[in-house]
Amino acid sequence: MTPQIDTDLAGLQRHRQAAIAQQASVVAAMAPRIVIACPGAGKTRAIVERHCASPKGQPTGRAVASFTKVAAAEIRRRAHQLGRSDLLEHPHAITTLDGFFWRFLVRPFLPRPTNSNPRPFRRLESWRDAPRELRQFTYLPDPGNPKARYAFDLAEFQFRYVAGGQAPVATLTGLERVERGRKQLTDDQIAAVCQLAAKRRTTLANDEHMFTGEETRRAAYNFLTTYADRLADTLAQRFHELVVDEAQDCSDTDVELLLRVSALGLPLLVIADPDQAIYGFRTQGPPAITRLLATADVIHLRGNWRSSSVICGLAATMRAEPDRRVADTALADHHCIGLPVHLIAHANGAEIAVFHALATTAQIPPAQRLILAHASATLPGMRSGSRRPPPNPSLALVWAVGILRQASADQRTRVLAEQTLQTAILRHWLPDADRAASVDLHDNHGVDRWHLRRLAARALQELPDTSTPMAAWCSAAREVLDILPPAPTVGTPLGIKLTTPSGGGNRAAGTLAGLTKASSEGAECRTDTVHQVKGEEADAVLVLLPDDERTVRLLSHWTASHPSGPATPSGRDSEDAAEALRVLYVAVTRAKRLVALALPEQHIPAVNQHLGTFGVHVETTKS
Ligand SMILES: Nc1ncnc2c1ncn2[C@@H]1O[C@H](COP(=O)(O)OP(=O)(O)OP(=O)(O)O)[C@@H](O)[C@H]1O
Repeated sequence: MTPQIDTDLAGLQRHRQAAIAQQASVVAAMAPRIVIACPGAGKTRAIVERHCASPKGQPTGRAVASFTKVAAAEIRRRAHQLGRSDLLEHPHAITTLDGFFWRFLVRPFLPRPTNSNPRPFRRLESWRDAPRELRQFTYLPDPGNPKARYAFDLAEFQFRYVAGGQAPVATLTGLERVERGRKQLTDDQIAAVCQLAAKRRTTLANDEHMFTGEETRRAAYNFLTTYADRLADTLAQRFHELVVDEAQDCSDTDVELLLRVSALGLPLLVIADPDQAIYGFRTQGPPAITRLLATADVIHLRGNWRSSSVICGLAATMRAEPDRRVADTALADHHCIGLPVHLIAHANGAEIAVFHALATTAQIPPAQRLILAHASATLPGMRSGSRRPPPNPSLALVWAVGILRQASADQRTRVLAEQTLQTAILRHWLPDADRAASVDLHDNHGVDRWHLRRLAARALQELPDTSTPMAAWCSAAREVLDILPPAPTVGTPLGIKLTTPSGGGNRAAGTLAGLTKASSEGAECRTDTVHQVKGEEADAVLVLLPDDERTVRLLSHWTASHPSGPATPSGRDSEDAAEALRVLYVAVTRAKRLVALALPEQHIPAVNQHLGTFGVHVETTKS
């Protein structure tokens, strides 16, 4: 089918001017205001412009809270360009929503350390930031058989507080439920493990004073009631508005907190694309954002500055509301590029080579390609568990170096690798590194986290190639670590030295650490989960849909809709499928020019026909 291409230049100019005028109204509007936008409409750009238009020397600042780092990074870049570093400093605050709740609603009201509990309160991004010995625990299913031991980490569980409950409920699903021999554990045993995890978490919050997002929100909720008058004063003295970006991902609790903040007199500018809500599993029932949308006048941002007309057409087929299943107007210079949507049948990984070939033909370099999946287990080269460091500390360091030297490693794995590298430096120098949290390392040894990051970057440059035999690798690594003291006060390395795992001295370090070799194109092209690339963009995107039940449900949910048909049905299964479809929507809307879907061959005819019904230019490409 011929692609629908807007070749009318005058029409394009009109659309662009209208879209620019809409963006200008977002920049200038007085809060409270709601902004609803389609993908690529320039939400991030409008937030950055609004902030950068702030006059200098104002007594109050703006808080910008987002779920992604993209807006914050853009504001930093623009402020730097404009010579306006003041836009990043007090009284402004550019942070995550969690960070905003913690800094302004929770931390000021937490009790001071006492003699009986001198630990300061701290917020953790994830349980991985807690000391290893606190977050890890062992489950012995049979007390008479101490050899049957299973190690767990709080970071592997999902937690939620149920209404009225004081303690969180833990669940263990996905790979974490079955890997490392856990498949043998019965559901009752896993339930017992989950109870242990919930108990451990409560202890960490109550006794160790460690808060993650849930504890932060619960405390914020209480303090907003108890200290409402004080908060009304302090927030008004500091800020004239709070911008909430990516608000479609607010949970019920987030919305409740924001409504309370707004009721205290801080005006909100809420920016959302309801079709991009991909954290629905945090909230059951209708999207939480619906309650916020009714609180102020709405500005719509229409027109997509990122994607081609074909990609806009593809995205429209995935929207839940029938009246929104109309393609957004493509406004980019490449709006009329004639590249179809490619459907590629799974073929033992050959589909990835096909994608690279298509991108090469379209003159899109590997660095501008993105390979995405809903779950990390679907990503190439990652099924073997190479996303986690091996338990042996020497191999963990080799793993971290290998991951950080691959451009293709996904964001979450890179963060873990960076932490692993920093931990290796600390373990080498400090006797108590495994038992202390990063805050304590600062208090007890003067370890500065920025300095530690710089050391890790230096170590990454100087540590040997991972193809080196393990024994030689370890001895060279010890020499590198020896010259990287993590604080001025520590002059001698007193920690645990790296040792060669027994029997592995002559084998390549990378092989022992479970690193897989990527092809040269694969090494330069980023692979990631969709949740990690929100707000980002790339010229070419390949989305991998695995051969599983979730894909079956997702595809039948998607292909059940018609251009003017009814909204797709509700119910728990349909909600899961609808969320999976929104994840797919976010994935394809990252693309500027080329989109390919790799899926099991048997589903291709239905998807092909479905896209044809909507008039989307589609091609089936053989692997
Ligand atoms: N007025 C404009 N003129 C030219 N390019 C623009 C304009 N507005 C946005 N863009 C470009 O369009 C792309 C998408 O913009 P942006 O990332 O701000 O959109 P978004 O609404 O935040 O997208 P999403 O929600 O899908 O992540 C970017 O490359 C941006 O530079």
